[in-house]
Amino acid sequence: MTAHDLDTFQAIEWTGESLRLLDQRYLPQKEVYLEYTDAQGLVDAIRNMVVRGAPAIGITAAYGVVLAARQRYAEDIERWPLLLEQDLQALAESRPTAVNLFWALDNMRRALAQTQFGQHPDTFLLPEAQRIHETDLQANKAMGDLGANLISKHQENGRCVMTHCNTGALATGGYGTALGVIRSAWKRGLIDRVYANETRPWWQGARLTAWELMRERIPVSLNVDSAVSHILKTQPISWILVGADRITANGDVANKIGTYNLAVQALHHEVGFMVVAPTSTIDFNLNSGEDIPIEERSGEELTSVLGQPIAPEGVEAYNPVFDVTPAELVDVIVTEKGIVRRPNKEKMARLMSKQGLH
Ligand SMILES: CSC[C@H]1O[C@H](OP(=O)(O)O)[C@H](O)[C@@H]1O
Repeated sequence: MTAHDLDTFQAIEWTGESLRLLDQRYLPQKEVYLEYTDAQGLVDAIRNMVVRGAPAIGITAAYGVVLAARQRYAEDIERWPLLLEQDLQALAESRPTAVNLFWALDNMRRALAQTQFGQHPDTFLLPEAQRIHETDLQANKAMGDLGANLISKHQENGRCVMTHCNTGALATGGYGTALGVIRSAWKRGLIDRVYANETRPWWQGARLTAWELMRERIPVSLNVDSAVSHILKTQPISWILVGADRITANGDVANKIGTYNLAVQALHHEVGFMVVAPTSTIDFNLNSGEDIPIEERSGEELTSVLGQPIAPEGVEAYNPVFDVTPAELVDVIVTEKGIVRRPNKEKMARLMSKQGLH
């Protein structure tokens, strides 16, 4: 892969027999690909963050259903749809916050319902998984254009942007959500530099976003999460761009821990706050962010770094890995169906009623 191939680079590859995943736990030191042939392997891959990022885990789960269905079909040619239920359940329990996972599984269930008695599971399930994968890439390209349209050449505050976590090709079917907008804006000559928050405790910003941007030669400065206010005050930043794991009917946004802080800081410093996510991230079944299940991960992610303890042995650690930014702090949500400025329930409903890729 060359630096410029990252535009089309994909961390998830369907081989026909298996799903190949770039193991994100080892980046940037090592580029290791793992090959999965069963759903349980993919449940573990999602849970242990071999693959991460809301759209990427949805795509992975969809292929997981295909692999599970093939296995169940080989076990029992008649009862395989019934046996598949436990695999769908296991995939749904892999991570709780990103709704794309459940959205993808619902789509796979609908494809399953179309399958006639005696038909091979590939008939409807494989095309549906491939459609989910392909439409995510298309959605990201569309959002890249729509989001870049909001960034003008002569921004009042300056030509730099800030981002949090990793929302790039690694986190999606390719190109990226917030990082896709940054890619498109860079190509159009609208930005000079990206400030990437390191994103403790899993370091998605330091390890993954910096890696993606450097490979494309987009100027990036890595900073500690606690430097944000200082940077917004002293550097020429016009926009903070983030992704999302779940957006509720009123426009509240669950995203990587620290996003809520950023939105508050953006308001104080009069910097734009842009959320970029496909409509597969919008959960219209939930009225507000208060209803979103927030994943808590092991305290060990806080108490040690690369296997080295950095806190007193036995200290209790609290590790919620997402937070919810209230809609009123969001300047604009960019989706593949269009943008919503100052989101609220009515505007979100109008957006969802539009026809689109998903
Ligand atoms: C393109 S959405 C990426 C999304 O995923 C992140 O979470 P994680 O790394 O824990 O899967 C984060 O919230 C990002 O915004």
